[in-house]
Amino acid sequence: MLALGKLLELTLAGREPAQKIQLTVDGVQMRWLSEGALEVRPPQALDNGSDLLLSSGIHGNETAPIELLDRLLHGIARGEIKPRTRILFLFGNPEAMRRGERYLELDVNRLFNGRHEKNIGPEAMRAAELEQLARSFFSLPGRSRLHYDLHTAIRGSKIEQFALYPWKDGRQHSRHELARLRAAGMEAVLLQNKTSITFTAFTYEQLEAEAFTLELGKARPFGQNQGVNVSRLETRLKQIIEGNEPATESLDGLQLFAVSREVIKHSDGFILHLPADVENFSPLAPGYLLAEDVAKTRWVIEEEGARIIFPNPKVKNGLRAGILIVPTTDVGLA
Ligand SMILES: O=C(O)CCC(=O)N[C@@H](CCC(=O)O)C(=O)O
Ligand SMILES: [Zn+2]
Repeated sequence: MLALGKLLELTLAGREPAQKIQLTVDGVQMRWLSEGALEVRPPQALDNGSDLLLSSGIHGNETAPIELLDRLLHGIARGEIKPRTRILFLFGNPEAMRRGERYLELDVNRLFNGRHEKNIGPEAMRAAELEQLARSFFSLPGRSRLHYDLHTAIRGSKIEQFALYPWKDGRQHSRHELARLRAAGMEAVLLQNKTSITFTAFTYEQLEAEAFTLELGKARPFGQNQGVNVSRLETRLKQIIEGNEPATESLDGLQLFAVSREVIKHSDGFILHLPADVENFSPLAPGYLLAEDVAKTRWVIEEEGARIIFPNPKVKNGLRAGILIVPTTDVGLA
């Protein structure tokens, strides 16, 4: 296998490759760009005009998505997967990956769309670098642009695999992309309705990519991901990469949700009234007191059909401590 196929090993060892550019037997070019960043280019005659950004390790302890990208890269480097798309592979937070932690000082996935400029430290610098790598990758005109940012969650979930779809004023969510996600095994999609500071919000809002955060199961250390079944996603990604994806427009079995409210933690006095082991998508009944904060702020459930995802009272003040979601329909998809 080409040495550049071992991007994960290089990244975990904190090493630069001796050779920055390599060609597979089929003439696919692999180019190391910087730590945890590698571009794959098919031979020009085979290029189908699609650009695909695959990122993982934005949270360093979410290893199943890192292992999935590692397998895809090995397949390409060995000539077993034959790309017809340009691909940018990114491991988001190498130092956190090496330490097996979500982040060191700052959550990288809260530092996009300008937020890194208001912060200092290695993670702010990395977010700026990731924005630059993505901007440069998606700068070629006339090509389709797709970004999947792969994650696993802190807690268990009543719906194991789901996607979050960013929002931009004047842009409609795509039915075609949702069908593609369904075919990749996603069981639900959360349609956002405001701008955000995540990586996919950046590529969606500023780089005109179709962009999704994918949640694939519960976060576990390297080598312990037998319970995270990414086989449908892996098959679909290979098909996208090789340009032989079966056509589908079916949303059958896909549950759609909209954000009702984001619960923001304002102070150290924030209290979340949920058990520590509560699962994502747990239903909450109207009248339930969900959270309390400084100045007698109370979060009481008003919505019918409300559910909670990503509840986390330990986030820094000013950040999202959970999302209240409600079921929605496919009306409004483009
Ligand atoms: O389990 C959790 O609480 C967080 C899992 C995770 O890392 N989720 C992403 C979602 C990003 C998005 O909103 O698109 C995150 O919180 O960064
Ligand atoms: Zn994550």
